[in-house]
Amino acid sequence: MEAEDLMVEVSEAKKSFGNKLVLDDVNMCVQMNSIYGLLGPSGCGKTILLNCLLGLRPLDSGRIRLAVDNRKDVGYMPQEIALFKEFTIKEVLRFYGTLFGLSKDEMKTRMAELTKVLELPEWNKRVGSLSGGEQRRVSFGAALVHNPKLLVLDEPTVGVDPILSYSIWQYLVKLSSTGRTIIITTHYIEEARNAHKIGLMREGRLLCEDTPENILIQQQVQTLEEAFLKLSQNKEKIEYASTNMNKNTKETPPLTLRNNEMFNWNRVKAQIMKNIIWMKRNTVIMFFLLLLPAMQSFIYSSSFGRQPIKLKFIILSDEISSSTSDLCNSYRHPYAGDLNCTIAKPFTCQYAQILNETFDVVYKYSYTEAKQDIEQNKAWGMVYIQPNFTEAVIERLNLNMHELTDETIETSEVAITMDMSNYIIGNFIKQQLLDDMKKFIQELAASCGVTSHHEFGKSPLKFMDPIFGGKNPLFAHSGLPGFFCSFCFYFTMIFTSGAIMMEKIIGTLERSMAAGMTYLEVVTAHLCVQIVLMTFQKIIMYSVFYYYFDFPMLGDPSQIFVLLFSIEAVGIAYGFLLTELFDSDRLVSYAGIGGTLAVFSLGGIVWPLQGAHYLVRSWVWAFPVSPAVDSYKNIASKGYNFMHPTVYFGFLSCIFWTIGLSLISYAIAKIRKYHRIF
Ligand SMILES: Nc1ncnc2c1ncn2[C@@H]1O[C@H](COP(=O)(O)OP(=O)(O)OP(=O)(O)O)[C@@H](O)[C@H]1O
Repeated sequence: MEAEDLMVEVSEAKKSFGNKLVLDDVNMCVQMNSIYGLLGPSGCGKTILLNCLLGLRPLDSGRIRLAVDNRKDVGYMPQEIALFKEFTIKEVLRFYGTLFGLSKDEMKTRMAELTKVLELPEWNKRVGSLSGGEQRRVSFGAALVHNPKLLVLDEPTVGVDPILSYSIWQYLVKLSSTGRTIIITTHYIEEARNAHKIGLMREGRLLCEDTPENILIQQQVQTLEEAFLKLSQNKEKIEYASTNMNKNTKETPPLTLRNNEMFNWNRVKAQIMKNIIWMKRNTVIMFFLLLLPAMQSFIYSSSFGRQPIKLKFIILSDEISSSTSDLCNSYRHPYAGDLNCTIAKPFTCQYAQILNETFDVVYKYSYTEAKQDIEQNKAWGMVYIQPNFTEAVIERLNLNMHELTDETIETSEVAITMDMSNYIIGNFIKQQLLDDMKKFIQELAASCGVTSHHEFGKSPLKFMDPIFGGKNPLFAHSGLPGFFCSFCFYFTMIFTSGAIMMEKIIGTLERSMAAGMTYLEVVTAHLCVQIVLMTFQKIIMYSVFYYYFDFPMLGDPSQIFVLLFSIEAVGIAYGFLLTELFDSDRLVSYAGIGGTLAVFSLGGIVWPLQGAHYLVRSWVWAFPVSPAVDSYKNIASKGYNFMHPTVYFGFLSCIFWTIGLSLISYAIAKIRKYHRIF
C-alpha cells in the first residue's frame, strides 16, 4: 500500500498512564475515502488513540502521519456530548461554523443540509431539552458543519436507536464515496460491517486490521463478534500480524495538525459569542455575580471594623447595696464638704452614668454574682468600687499627691476584672475605660472647682492633631484596602477557574481545541468578557464604599481603579494556572480558596503586617497582592500618587506576578503537551 493513499498512518504507537500501558505498539492504516471502524470493548484504548491522532495527547513513542495538516480539514465528535446544554441547536452549529471561518451563507446552507440528513429537531430548541439521541445528532452535526476531509467519530451511535444508527452509517457510506475519510469507534461490533476496514482492539493492542469480509473468512466465523472472540483467545498469531502490518509503507516525515494562523479573530469571536450566550442563559448566576459584590460591600461597610457599642459591663459598688438599689436616683445629694462640689454623691452614680454612655451598665451587689455573670458570658467585665470611694476621691482632689496616705490612694482606685478572651473587644474596653475615667475626673474637677490639670487626672501625654487620619480612626477604614483587593483577586480567580473548569469537565474545551482553537484565543475571549464584568463589579463596590458609606479617599480614584484591575489580572493568571495544574474542579477550588486566604491574611485586613514574624515582614514585598494593598492604603489614606515608590511598587508587583503566573501556566501546558498555546 502506498503512503500517498493513506489518510492516517500510525506506527508503533505506545502510550501509558503511570504503570498502565494503554496503547501497546499500535500500527494502523486508514485509506483515503474510506470508513475505518475501530472496534473493541470499553477501556481498550480507542479514545486515547483518537486523541493522539488529533494531537490532543502526545504519544510516548511511535509516529502518527496524517494526509491533512490543517485542523479545518478535520471534524471531531467526542464520545461525550460536549455541548453547552443552555445553547440552542442553531447556536451550537453557528459556534462551530464561526470557529471554522464559514461565511454566513455557507453556514446557512450547511445547517439546512445537516438538518435534513441528521433529522435534527427545530433549531431554536435547547440542547438540554433534547433526548440523548437528538443531542448526539446535534453533536454529530457540529463535527460535520465545515464539511471536513477527515471525520473522527468517537462512538456516535451510543444510545441511538437502531433505525437512526442505520441511517448514520448510510450517511457515512455516502460521505466516504464523496471524498471523505471516516474513523469511527464503536463497541457495537456488528454495526461496523459497513466499514471498509476494521481494526479490532483489545487491552491497548490492535489485534488485527482488515476488511470485515477478510476477517470473517480468515477466522472462519459468521459474525464479527465471533471473530473478535477468536482473535482475543489467539494472542501469538495476532502479535505477528500486528508487528508486520506496516512494513511496506514508505518513510515519509510525520505530519501534525496545525492551524493556519496562531491567532484568529473568527475563533475569538466564536468563543466570545459562546461566553455571552452562556451568560445570557445563566441570568441567575450573572445576577449573583453582580449582586454579590454589592452585598459584600454593604456587609463590610455596615458591620466590619466599627466600634463595638453597648457591651454589657457590671458595676459592683460597695458604696451602694441591693437594699438601696435606686440610691443613685433617690438618695443622691450634692457633696457639701470643703470643696462644695456640685456633683451628687455617691460618686459611683456619676461614674456609672458616664460608663453607661458607651456600655450597657448593670449593677451587681455581690462579687460572686458578678464573676458568675462574666463566666456565663453575660457581661464583658466589672468595675469594683470600694465603700469610701467618694470620700477618698474628694481627698485626692483636696490634697497633693505627697500628702495622701496609701489607704486613700487605694480606696480611690477602681478595680477592673475583664473577660479578655476577645482581643479586639478587650482592648476596646480598656481604651474606653481609660477615656471614661478621664472624663469622670474632668467633670468632677470642674464640679468641685478644681483645675482640670489637677494631679489626680493629669496625663503626661498630649495628642496633637494627626497628620493622616482622624483622632478616632475606624478599623473599617484601614481594613478596606485589604478587603477590596482580596475580593477582586478572589472573584476573578474563581470566575476564571470556574469558567475554564466547566468547559474542561463537559468536554467543550477539548472539542474546541480539536477544532483549532488555541489556548491564547480562549484566554483572550475570556478576558474580553471578564473585563466588562470586572468593571461593573468595581463600579458597584466603589459606589457603595465611597459614595454611600463615605469612606475617606484622599488620592486619585482612577489610580485605585487601575490598581484593582492589576490585582484582578493576578487573580485571572492564578485562576488559569490552577486549571492547568489540576483536572479536578475540587482541587481547583481548594487551591483557589487557599490562595485567597493567604492573600487575605497578608493583606493587613485582619492584622497589620508590622506585627508579623520578621521572615514574613522581610518577604512580604515579594508576595502577590500585599504590595498592592499597601499602594491602595497610601493612595486612599495619604493621598500619594503613582510617582511615590510605595504606590508604584504595588503596580510593579502585580505586573510581575501576572507575567510570572502566566509563564508558569504556559510552561505547564507545554510540559503536559495538552494544549497548544502558540
Ligand atoms: N487520563 C487518564 N489517566 C489514566 N488512565 C487513563 C486516562 N485516560 C484514559 N485512561 C485509561 O486508558 C484506558 C483506555 O481508555 P479509553 O478512554 O481510550 O477507552 P475506550 O476504548 O475509549 O473505552 P470506551 O469505549 O468505554 O470509551 C482505560 O483503561 C482508561 O482507564
